[in-house]
Amino acid sequence: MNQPNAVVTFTDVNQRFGAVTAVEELSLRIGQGERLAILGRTGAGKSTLLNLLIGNLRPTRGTVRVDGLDPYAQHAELQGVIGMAFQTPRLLPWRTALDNVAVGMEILGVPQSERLERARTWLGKMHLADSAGLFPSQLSGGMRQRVSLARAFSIEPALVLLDESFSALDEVTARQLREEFVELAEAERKTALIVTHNIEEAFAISHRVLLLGRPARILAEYAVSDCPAVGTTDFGDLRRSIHQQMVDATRAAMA
Ligand SMILES: Nc1ncnc2c1ncn2[C@@H]1O[C@H](COP(=O)(O)OP(=O)(O)OP(=O)(O)O)[C@@H](O)[C@H]1O
Repeated sequence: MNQPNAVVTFTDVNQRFGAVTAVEELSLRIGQGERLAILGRTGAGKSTLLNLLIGNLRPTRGTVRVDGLDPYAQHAELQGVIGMAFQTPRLLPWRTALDNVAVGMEILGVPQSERLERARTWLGKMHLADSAGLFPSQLSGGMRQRVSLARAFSIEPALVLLDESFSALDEVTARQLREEFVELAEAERKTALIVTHNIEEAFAISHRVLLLGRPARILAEYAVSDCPAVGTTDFGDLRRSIHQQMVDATRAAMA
């Protein structure tokens, strides 16, 4: 079941927390260069899936692999394999934008001159070349999130994870950052997993969308080519149908 070109595989994964089943019989794979969005309402188990991927949790049953490695048992080998950007940018306030980008490479032991050069390159790609010397408090929310994305990409990871990375931004900024993310991901042929509760976002930045029920199991899967109006804010019937499935799954889980 571990296909050779898959960067991520979940095979029959169950995750229980005491009496709570957070993930139920979940199998998925993300191929090299693919961007997969996981869409689900609150409590659907999205964070649990991320925690399984980064090795914070060992699955109760089943297997998780990232680049062929077990993230729980081989945590150290996976350092540098995953780049992550969160809902809040998590920047160090006492470091400049440049040094905040460099911090990921610093942890991985990249020599100083190389990491500063790479940090500059990535800030440039995120249109922040002129802001390299500014501190987080001097940056807008969108700029901070750009620094966070530059940090995630600069370690040259095999897999980029976005966890609600654009949901704290105003819609105009969020849309711009989504476009920039897609451009970078395409240019680098990056494999990515995008966790979001935003239907438009899921379709705008991925190749494939998995709709999660509660507990996390796949309710539906969409190729983005199924979506008739990617890039607009209204997909009409498809959007309504996905929304209804999310509502029904949440109600069923709470019943
Ligand atoms: N460490 C834990 N201990 C006990 N229960 C947990 C733990 N982590 C998650 N859960 C439960 O597992 C289920 C899934 O939670 P999870 O946080 O993964 O959902 P989510 O989709 O990320 O939600 P949100 O969008 O609100 O962040 C919930 O019922 C939650 O209460």
